[in-house]
Amino acid sequence: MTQETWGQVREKLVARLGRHNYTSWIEPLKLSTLAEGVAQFEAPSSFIGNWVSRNYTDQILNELRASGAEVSRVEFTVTGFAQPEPKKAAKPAAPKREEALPGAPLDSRFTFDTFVVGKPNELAHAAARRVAEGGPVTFNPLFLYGGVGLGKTHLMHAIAHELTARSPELRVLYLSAEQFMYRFVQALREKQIMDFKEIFRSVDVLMVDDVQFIAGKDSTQEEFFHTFNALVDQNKQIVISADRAPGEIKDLEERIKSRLQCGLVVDLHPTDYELRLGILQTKAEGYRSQYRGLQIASGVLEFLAHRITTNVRVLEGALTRLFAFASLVGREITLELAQDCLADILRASDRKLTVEEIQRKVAEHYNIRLSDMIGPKRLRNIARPRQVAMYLAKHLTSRSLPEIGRRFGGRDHTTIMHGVKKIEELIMTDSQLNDDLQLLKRLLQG
Ligand SMILES: Nc1ncnc2c1ncn2[C@@H]1O[C@H](COP(=O)(O)OP(=O)(O)OP(=O)(O)O)[C@@H](O)[C@H]1O
Repeated sequence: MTQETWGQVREKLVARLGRHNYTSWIEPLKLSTLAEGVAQFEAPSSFIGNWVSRNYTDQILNELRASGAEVSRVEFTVTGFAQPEPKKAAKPAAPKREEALPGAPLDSRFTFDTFVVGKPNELAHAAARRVAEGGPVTFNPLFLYGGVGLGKTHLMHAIAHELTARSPELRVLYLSAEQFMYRFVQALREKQIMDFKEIFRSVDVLMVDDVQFIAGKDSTQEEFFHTFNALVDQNKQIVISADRAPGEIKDLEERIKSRLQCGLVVDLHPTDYELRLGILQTKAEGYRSQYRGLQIASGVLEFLAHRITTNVRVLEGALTRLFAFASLVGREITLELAQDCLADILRASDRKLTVEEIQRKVAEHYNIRLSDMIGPKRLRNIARPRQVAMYLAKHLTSRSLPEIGRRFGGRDHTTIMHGVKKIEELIMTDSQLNDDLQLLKRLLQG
């Protein structure tokens, strides 16, 4: 294998792992030899070598083989080639107060003024406001969680804006958990771990977005835990966000979970119709002044709020596209134009069927109680409808067998598989069952 082929393999790995992972982990590697089925890499630190070996061995092997190399193993040796010259002059012991913090930039649009409050997010908003007022720390950390695109980052940026507007001298550090890890690895690589610790422990407010990212990343979790404790001990405010509650983050150390649960844990619920409409009205207001003269027919925003239920980001994207398109063709935004221009988004946002809805409809159809659907009874007049519901859940939703099993009173995935198979067999011979299934599918899919 030549360095040129390794170059091509690297390009494939960019596509496979994403630019960020690639830059953090693969780019620093050098292929030194490939002989007797072993690809030998030089890694700048044992941390990177171990990491890649633990997380990316399969991908590297697959891509090497795809490019024609005969390889069965990858190995890493540590050379430290990417490390900078050792520092001669002693570094200042503590970071200077005016030194720039290694945070992520804040989006100037994400303020409390532009955040629309509704029932699903009022608690999170109130808690964020409370933290943004500054003053004595009342709950530590503030832990915000919720699904994709529901405003976690927006609220965190709003807190940071407000705090620095009120007290410009405050050292507020906002960054994503991924950036935290990246800075940590960089500090390890450059042998500046003491500086890293000092900087992170010298802030007044630390905000870490998407903390679920550090789950399963042992050294980063360890460092995060110590940073967290040091700041709490000094009574400094910490704000964390994640896509789920602390207890539900898999592969996060127990001691971190319990730390995260110590303060105030609030969730951003999925949006409801009123909140979506409120957000659309606010954004449309902004666009109207930007695209002067552009008219929007009544009922269009209501239609979008009703149909696009996924998340706020998608909602915003739809409105942006709609205004841009209408201004391009110089037409009023009508319902028709919206349906045309947003056909793909509308299709993708079509309501997703849940296992619970299937269970309810099937129970109604066979006139049994919903609780029996989930319960342990094995009588045939209950077991059969239950299997029908399992079959429909498998075929009409994207849930896995274990997930379906959990929704059927914690049954094992093999039980679900058995139920699905049973119905698949019966369909061949039982025309009544066939009719039932057709009817139920029509009812469920609208
Ligand atoms: N209540 C709201 N009012 C106004 N804009 C909102 C609201 N909620 C979300 N948004 C907007 O929706 C977009 C997505 O929000 P944000 O990036 O904060 O989501 P998130 O919860 O952090 O998502 P992710 O988990 O993907 O990081 C942003 O442009 C944000 O301004």
